[in-house]
Amino acid sequence: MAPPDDDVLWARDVHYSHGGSPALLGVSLGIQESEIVAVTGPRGCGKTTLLECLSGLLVPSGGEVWFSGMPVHTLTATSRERLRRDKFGWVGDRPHLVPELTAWENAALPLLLTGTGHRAAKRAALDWLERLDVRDCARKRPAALLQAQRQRIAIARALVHKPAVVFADEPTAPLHRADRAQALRTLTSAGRSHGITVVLATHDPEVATLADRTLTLLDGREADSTADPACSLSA
Ligand SMILES: Nc1ncnc2c1ncn2[C@@H]1O[C@H](COP(=O)(O)OP(=O)(O)OP(=O)(O)O)[C@@H](O)[C@H]1O
Repeated sequence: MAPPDDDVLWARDVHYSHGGSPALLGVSLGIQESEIVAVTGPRGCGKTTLLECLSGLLVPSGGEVWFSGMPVHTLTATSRERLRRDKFGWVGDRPHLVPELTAWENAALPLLLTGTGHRAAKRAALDWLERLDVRDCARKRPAALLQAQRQRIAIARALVHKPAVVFADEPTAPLHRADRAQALRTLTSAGRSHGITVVLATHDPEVATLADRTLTLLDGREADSTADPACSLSA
């Protein structure tokens, strides 16, 4: 079956097992361009595994994953790596920055790796650091920064190349409560203003309220799906 034209991400009957232990037991979904979708559910229900399958980090053991008409589940490892680098951004629950690079160099990496000139890459990185309120950290290396500052830099890195999709797996986990709203707003409003689709795994119901739609997983299966058309976000 081919995915609908207007779905940027589409998955059908996705199964995945970690070394024989089942994590996804047939998840199907369609996500449209610019949509912000929260994937929620209790610990261990398969949120991270689903994001990893959708982003091509893992290849499902069964089912299909399509991105913009491209069958991700059939791509070679090299093509999936290129797809992730060029079209996707990833924010994890811990900021994995390159320790030898400064904050702005870390944020600019996706641009530098795809051949954008040094000056333009720096300008774009500084722009995102500014929006995330860590512009004054630009010249510091990760070891000199707080975990919350590092996470903001990781968010800037996920957005800097204006990817088609940002996958965010518990992105506010390392942030203090007061910092969470701003980081999330930046992520979601960047999604809306740049037409970036955001897939957000969280078990925080407050975070999920920022999404257009929630997909709830339970034991590797979809438990419920709700739409919230009244939800709106502004920068
Ligand atoms: N690398 C792994 N090796 C073995 N089992 C794994 C591995 N990663 C995940 N699992 C198992 O797969 C299931 C789904 O895990 P997953 O991390 O996708 O869930 P999650 O909803 O993201 O959990 P959490 O909210 O704790 O991050 C769980 O039972 C987990 O223990």
